[in-house]
Amino acid sequence: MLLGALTGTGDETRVTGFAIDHRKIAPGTVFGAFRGSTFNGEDFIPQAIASGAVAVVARPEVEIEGAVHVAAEDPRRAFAQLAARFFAPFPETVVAVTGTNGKTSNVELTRQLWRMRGHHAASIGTLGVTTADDQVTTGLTTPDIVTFLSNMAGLAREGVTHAAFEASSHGLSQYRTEGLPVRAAAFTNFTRDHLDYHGTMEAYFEAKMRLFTEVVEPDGTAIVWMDDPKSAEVVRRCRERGIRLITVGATGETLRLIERTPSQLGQILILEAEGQRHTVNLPLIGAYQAANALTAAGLVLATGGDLAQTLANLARVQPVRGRLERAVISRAGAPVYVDYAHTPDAIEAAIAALRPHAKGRLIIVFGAGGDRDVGKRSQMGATAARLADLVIVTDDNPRSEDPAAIRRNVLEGAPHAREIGGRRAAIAAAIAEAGAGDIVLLAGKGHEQGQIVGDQVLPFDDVQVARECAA
Ligand SMILES: CC(=O)N[C@H]1[C@@H](OP(=O)(O)OP(=O)(O)OC[C@H]2O[C@@H](n3ccc(=O)[nH]c3=O)[C@H](O)[C@@H]2O)O[C@H](CO)[C@@H](O)[C@@H]1O[C@H](C)C(=O)N[C@@H](C)C(=O)N[C@H](CCC(=O)O)C(=O)O
Ligand SMILES: Nc1ncnc2c1ncn2[C@@H]1O[C@H](COP(=O)(O)OP(=O)(O)OP(=O)(O)O)[C@@H](O)[C@H]1O
Ligand SMILES: N[C@H](CCC[C@H](N)C(=O)O)C(=O)O
Ligand SMILES: [Mg+2]
Repeated sequence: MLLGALTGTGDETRVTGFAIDHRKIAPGTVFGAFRGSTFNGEDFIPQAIASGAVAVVARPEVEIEGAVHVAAEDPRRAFAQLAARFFAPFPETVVAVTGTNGKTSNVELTRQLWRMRGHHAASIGTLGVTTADDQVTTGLTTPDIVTFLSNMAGLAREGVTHAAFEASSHGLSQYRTEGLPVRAAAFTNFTRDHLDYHGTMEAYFEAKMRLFTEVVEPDGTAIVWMDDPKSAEVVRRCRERGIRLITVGATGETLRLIERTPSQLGQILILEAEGQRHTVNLPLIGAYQAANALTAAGLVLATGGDLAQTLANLARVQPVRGRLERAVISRAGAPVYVDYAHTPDAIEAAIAALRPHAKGRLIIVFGAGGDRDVGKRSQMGATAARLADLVIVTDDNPRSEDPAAIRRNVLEGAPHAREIGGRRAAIAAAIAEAGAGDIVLLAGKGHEQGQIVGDQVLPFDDVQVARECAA
């Protein structure tokens, strides 16, 4: 493809690819030089050109010799637009989900519901790129722009017509998912996380709002979970831009949740929609999974789904990996659940989901990730201490930090908790302690397959370790 075809000029330079990392340049590549939180990509421009970059997308004031300078005040955004033209075509129907918690669950449930309608569907997010036949991990929730667009194009080549992706706040603020038309966008909730990166709750919220104010198509649809303190503000932003709204939840209008009754293996939801009552037998437990199921149903309705059929299909959804997944039942008869709760709000949601199923005590084992928001740690501790009967504080991806120091931060909020460094020992202790009627909740790692210690990833799977400890 010629550079001129991408930039709308007569430039006949041949373009072979796009890269944002100078180490991934091959002859003919367009290099995006971005200023980041650790490095300044502009410093690598000479090396990129030496490796064969034919054009560099960079700020106007940057000096470039030996390659075309595509000057832009916002190089990340300009790069995304160009790269999208290069990688197109994409799946016809692309939707996105943002919110502090529930993104992975939503994209996965949306993918399942589309599939039940007969679409060739995929999701991209924390679990990787998932299709009906395959799951490939990308490492990040929202991959970098080049990986994202090339994955989307690859899905289209495989025949995928419907794709749902997770728009993390990091991804939104770094324009990692721009350039392709996004038909619908969902908001799940907004609570504390990632303040290490965004600094303030306001900045974190604004990063998420870009999905509605800039990324979703002007004639697209916003699906808003209404029972969150921030929902009204999201709705206000969407109305200001004139985008169509689908609201869901107890205070929602499109799918109004009237009643929710836990059953042994799931829950029964009574909804009001289009002036009629509907009963949904959802095979997932917990208020939070009901919220995600309804938001995902909203995404399907926004992309052509029929109301009665979509609600009926909710009865056939499969659990999402690592989200309230029952790993094993201990010898004493206590079920052990694994959940990806790694924020104060998620810990609250996960405990609330399991509480109705516990005849005895609810025992929680969790830690907090290193090199991430420090302030959330004691809040996670306090939430667990308030809602669980026994709290065991352990390790979760210490990364470059001292695990004992992270545990101390968590324990500030849970001074009476038991401290057991070493996640396997903590899980073993919880399972040994649990009696019949008790429930054990292993929170924070969900589907993860490793414990990140320093720069090493040591194999670790909560589900597998729970089974070993219960054997
Ligand atoms: C804080 C953060 O988001 N960092 C990500 C981001 O960094 P950045 O733009 O600030 O990049 P930087 O490392 O300062 O480098 C600046 C630029 O120089 C380039 N560079 C850098 C070094 C070099 O030798 N050559 C070079 O060309 C980089 O490619 C980049 O374009 O861009 C990089 C390339 O895409 C990512 O790998 C990196 O993710 C790091 C590994 C990370 O841990 N990110 C986490 C926090 C994250 O993004 N999490 C979110 C949310 C999780 C959730 O709640 O779901 C996610 O979406 O996964
Ligand atoms: N709608 C919700 N409301 C409150 N908590 C939720 C909701 N959905 C999920 N959770 C909690 O958050 C955890 C993570 O869920 P999920 O992976 O779907 O979220 P996510 O937004 O993709 O997270 P991440 O930011 O890590 O990608 C769940 O295991 C659960 O504890
Ligand atoms: N996407 C989230 C996942 C956190 C999961 C938890 N296990 C941790 O390591 O903190 C993050 O990177 O902040
Ligand atoms: Mg996720």
